Amino acid sequence: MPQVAIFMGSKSDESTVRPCADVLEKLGISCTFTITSAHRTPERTSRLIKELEEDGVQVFICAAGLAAHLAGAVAAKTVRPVLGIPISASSLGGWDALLATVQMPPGFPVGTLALDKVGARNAAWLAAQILALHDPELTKRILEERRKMIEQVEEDAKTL
Ligand SMILES: Nc1c(C(=O)O)ncn1[C@@H]1O[C@H](COP(=O)(O)O)[C@@H](O)[C@H]1O
Repeated sequence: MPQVAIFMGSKSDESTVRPCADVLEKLGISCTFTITSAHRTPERTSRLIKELEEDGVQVFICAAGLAAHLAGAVAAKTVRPVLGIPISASSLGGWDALLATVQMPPGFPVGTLALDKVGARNAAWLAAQILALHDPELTKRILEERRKMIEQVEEDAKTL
């Protein structure tokens, strides 16, 4: 059963969002990764939220570019945490998606991460930290991955 759902607004977002699924996989967190759009497929989006909540999904991650309403539309339909990844898919360089994702009205928050692949990776880390609140084994895995990153910095520093 998936613990995390990753929604992206279009197939064209896939390569940017894929690192989110990769980080979740590395941490041993089951996820479902799919395409749905608040604009193009509003009924599918609503249905997926309902079905995935019933399946036990704890955190929703939504990635979209342009007028990125997907995360906000999901936040309107669930009280489980919603994390947003703005995608730079226009000549505005992602400012459109960033502002659309971050500027939610009070009471309906979207935890907004950085743009593009960095945000995709950090959405997974943050989802993991949320799940780890009630999962000591996952806490250990996160700390182990952090230890590897610390070691890598120290190794890299030696090569300079
Ligand atoms: N922002 C949204 C939503 C939504 O918010 O519901 N649905 C699709 N999109 C975005 O439109 C961009 C262009 O999509 P296409 O490449 O399919 O034309 C994508 O970055 C997608 O996330």
